[in-house]
Amino acid sequence: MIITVTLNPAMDKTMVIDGIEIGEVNRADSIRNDIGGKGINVSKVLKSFGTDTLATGFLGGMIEEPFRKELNRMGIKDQFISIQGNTRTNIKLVDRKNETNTDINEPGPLISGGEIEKFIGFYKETVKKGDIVVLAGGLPPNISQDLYGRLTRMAKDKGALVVIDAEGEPLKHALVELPDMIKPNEKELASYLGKAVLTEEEIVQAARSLVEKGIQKVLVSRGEKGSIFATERSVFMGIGLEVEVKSTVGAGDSMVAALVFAEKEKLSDSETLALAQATGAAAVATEGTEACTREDVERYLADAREKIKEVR
Ligand SMILES: Nc1ncnc2c1ncn2[C@@H]1O[C@H](COP(=O)(O)OP(=O)(O)OP(=O)(O)O)[C@@H](O)[C@H]1O
Ligand SMILES: O=P(O)(O)OC[C@@]1(O)O[C@H](CO)[C@@H](O)[C@@H]1O
Repeated sequence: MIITVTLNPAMDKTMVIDGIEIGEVNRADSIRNDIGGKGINVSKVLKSFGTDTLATGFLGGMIEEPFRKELNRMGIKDQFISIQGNTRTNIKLVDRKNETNTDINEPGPLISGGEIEKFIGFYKETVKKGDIVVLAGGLPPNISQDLYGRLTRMAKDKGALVVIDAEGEPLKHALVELPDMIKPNEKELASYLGKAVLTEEEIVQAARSLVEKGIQKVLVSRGEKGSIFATERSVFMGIGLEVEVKSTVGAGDSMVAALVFAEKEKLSDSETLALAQATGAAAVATEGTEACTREDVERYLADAREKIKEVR
């Protein structure tokens, strides 16, 4: 079973505006609402690849019911713990004129001690040997920063594979427990290493050194520049594909879904990267946080394969 964990999910409200003016009344040309949060986005893309997942985390408040309905409609197994607090709404501003994507993410609800214990109990009971567990996104404000570290250890002890897509302290704690796969973007990797930016060479070195420490697969996404993928066998570089950008939200999550799918299908390293790049490109060419389809991905795959080279 593939289990995605989204402890701080969100209703993503995407507004398309033709030239935002700060301090003025702006009128949106179009809006859309998508259930989101990194783990949920991974589940959505895996579903479009024909792969079932179980999604868990916390859901509560006025949007809990429509959120669950949407999970159900999408065929994602809903095992979210119901909470007293309100699940957040995150604003995604797409400015067509200035060609910018701006996110305004709420902090999310407080989680009570009882709610967290309920989640941990469920997690311990559910995760089994051979499962792939995806721990993705930020944590609600009052949750201990070492939670991803603890959840990584628990899943590894059971013989499950763990994939982390996080940043800051939660990422640091998780890395101590050596998850099997990680997908930082270059900014998150730089921050983990205490640097403002990283050169291409520094990214390759950092990815290699994380693999040497025991993380089997390190995929570093680099926005329009593409990505770098390191494993025990090789390091591959994928040059960014040229696509018409509709929304960059969830591009990284789509890559995580590709990484998980490739693991399940036992794809080679270069094929894994090609699929991840094609899925990332398909995601940015899709509106809002809507999942790209398998057909969208197929369209970019040949180009993605051509744009991969091995780093010696
Ligand atoms: N402007 C772009 N043009 C082409 N491809 C892109 C663009 N932005 C992202 N991608 C593709 O999507 C992948 C993931 O993007 P990015 O590095 O921005 O992820 P991220 O920061 O984790 O995103 P998020 O947190 O919103 O999911 C990139 O490696 C690339 O393959
Ligand atoms: O606040 P976090 O958990 O870091 O990120 C949340 C979020 O921005 O991530 C997804 C895109 O990757 C969106 O669906 C969601 O709104």
